[in-house]
Amino acid sequence: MNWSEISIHTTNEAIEPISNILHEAGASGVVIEDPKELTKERVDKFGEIYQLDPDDYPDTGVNVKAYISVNSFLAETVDGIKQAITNLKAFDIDIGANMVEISEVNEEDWATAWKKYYHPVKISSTFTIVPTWEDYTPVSSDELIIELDPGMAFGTGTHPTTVMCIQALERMVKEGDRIIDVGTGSGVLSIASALLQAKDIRALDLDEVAVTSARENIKLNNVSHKVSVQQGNLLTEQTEQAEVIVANILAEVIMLFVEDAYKLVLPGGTFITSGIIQQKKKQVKDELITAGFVIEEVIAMEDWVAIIAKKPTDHAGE
Ligand SMILES: C[S@@+](CC[C@H](N)C(=O)[O-])C[C@H]1O[C@@H](n2cnc3c(N)ncnc32)[C@H](O)[C@@H]1O
Repeated sequence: MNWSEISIHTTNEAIEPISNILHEAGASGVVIEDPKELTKERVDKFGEIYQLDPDDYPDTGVNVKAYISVNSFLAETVDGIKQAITNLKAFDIDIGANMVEISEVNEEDWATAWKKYYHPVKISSTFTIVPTWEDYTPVSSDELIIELDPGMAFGTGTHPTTVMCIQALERMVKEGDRIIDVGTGSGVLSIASALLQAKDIRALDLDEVAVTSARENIKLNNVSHKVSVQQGNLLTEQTEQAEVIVANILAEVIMLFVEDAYKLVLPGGTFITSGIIQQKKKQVKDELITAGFVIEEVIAMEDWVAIIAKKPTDHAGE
């Protein structure tokens, strides 16, 4: 996975609300660079005094930094963050210079740095996502754990669109269901389906890197016997129907295969879509309805929506 660093130069007062905005936008960790830190004496855990580099700190104000995975949603995510920070002014929060800088994080630097910011996250009443290098003890006996090494593919599992898809799967998947996961990325939605007792899961992605990452994560979670990973474009090579199709891809891409999804969902089955920015909600809903789906529910998280659509059981003429 490639990462972008987003750095916001702001005031002390705005640290907390901005950190919340960044967390809600999917950042797994936030770093505060406050020049006050430079004057504190520091001792590391081996007793050595270490010094911070003043060049890393602003002269005034603070930098709030977060790391966000570079994926097809990056532009929308950054726009959403900027807008949410500007909106803080309406609450009389001084956001200072509010200078926002985006930079790519060199992959080698990231290989050692990013693991600090990625920790177990409880993303629903049932599921906790646990990075492979963390020890985690389940809090309750019915908690389901997804172990993930996102590697280079999309999905630390904590993006709002992924979280909404998992929550929708929790509600819609029944034991023994067949599932098609379009745009599987790290394989997270297929793993969640397998843990929810679905039995025959097809994880599809166009990107070879995602296919490799999904295979590794599926093996890691001991669900290879239930999930097959295939490289391919949307649903073009699929012929077998399924009770549930889930797709977390941009709205523009979803709209390309709504009709194929309708053919492949069994009557009474469900099509879960996300990756839909609020502004595109109506367009996607209209496409789903035109194809024959009935909208069961629209879930929203920050700027994103997920739509749960049902294929009616009584569709005369088919
Ligand atoms: C936003 S990620 C979602 C990953 C994962 N399902 C999740 O929810 O975290 C979208 C994925 O769709 C894949 N994708 C994009 N266009 C596709 C296409 N035409 N056919 C199949 N997969 C595609 C991308 O490679 C990417 O892995």
